[in-house]
Amino acid sequence: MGLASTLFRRTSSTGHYDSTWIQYFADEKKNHSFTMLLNFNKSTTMTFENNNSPTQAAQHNQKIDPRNYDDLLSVVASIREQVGSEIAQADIGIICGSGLGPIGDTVENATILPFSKIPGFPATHVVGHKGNLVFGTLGGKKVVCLQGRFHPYEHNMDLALCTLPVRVMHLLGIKIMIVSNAAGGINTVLHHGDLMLIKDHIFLPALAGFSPLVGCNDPRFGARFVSVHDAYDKQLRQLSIDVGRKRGMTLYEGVYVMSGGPQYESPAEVSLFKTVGADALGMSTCHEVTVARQCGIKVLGFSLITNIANLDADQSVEVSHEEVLDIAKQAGERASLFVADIITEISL
Ligand SMILES: O=P(O)(O)O[C@H]1O[C@H](CO)[C@@H](O)[C@H]1O
Ligand code: HPA
Repeated sequence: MGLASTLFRRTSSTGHYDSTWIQYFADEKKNHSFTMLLNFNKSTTMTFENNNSPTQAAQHNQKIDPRNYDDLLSVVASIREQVGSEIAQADIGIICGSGLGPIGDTVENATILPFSKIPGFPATHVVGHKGNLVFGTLGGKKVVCLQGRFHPYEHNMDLALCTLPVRVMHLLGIKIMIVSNAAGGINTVLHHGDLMLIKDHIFLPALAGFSPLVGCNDPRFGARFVSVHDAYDKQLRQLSIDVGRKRGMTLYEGVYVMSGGPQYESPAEVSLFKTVGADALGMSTCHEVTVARQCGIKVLGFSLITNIANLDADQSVEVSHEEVLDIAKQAGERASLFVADIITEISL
């Protein structure tokens, strides 16, 4: 506890902390260097500034098969045990990509569980993805927020593993999933900082056999053959357009294409995507949406345009994750407030 006490600052006289959490932080500090800010307000919200050390080790030994329903029930049981059954339930799940990171920090009455404490959850390696499960309320609804996602390129294209959190959120009770990503704009109407409502997607890895639904299918999760004709819920899209209009926001609707990454796409590849009807591109989201639809979860998706994808090799510019994070930082807060407004308007 001595080490821990040098790691936090109590910012409110009404704040309190749980000794097991602080012990956990202290253990982490022994092995890795990371920045931490504990912010104690009246609901005892704790915020990690960076919880994604590449060397972060899981705090459990349990082997989990992400396709096995019973294994996932045990993951959910562990979450309930750690945060309490009352807290470990939600109606709306939110996946924060590099774009909507700030929304996780606005969850009220937040209870935060680091991924490293959840059996079967791998570590997040991508800067900008904190690696926490956050339970609480937003816009008067019970939400669970994934602060950080698993990209297939980080996990040897193991898409079932990368969608484990979606199945876990399903078992925690969510009926609606709001998914967000940072994306490169292909359609010329899109500019840095714009928000694109996802109308449909092109799941490129799945077309080449990398689908989370490949392999053994437990019917308790849903059908073997899933129809994704209506992946992005029409009513939720309309609601978003209405809320956007009230806020005077320009909201584009378009098609998101997921490439495998992690290299950014060449101009010829971007031209190919443009030809087949894509408006924005990234390296995530489609695998999560596919699994959500198998479970019967309604989906609303947003792309925050962080860069303009290159279409011509003679006029191309370098794309960097720093640029992506920089624009996401500038526009993410506004986008997060907008999504919170939408959640307020959703009727369950
Ligand atoms: O999709 P999110 O997680 O927002 O991240 C996007 O940003 C990263 C590239 O800069 C890629 O991981 C891409 O998918
Ligand atoms: N390509 C792929 N993924 C991305 C991009 C991009 O241009 N921008 C943000 N994520």
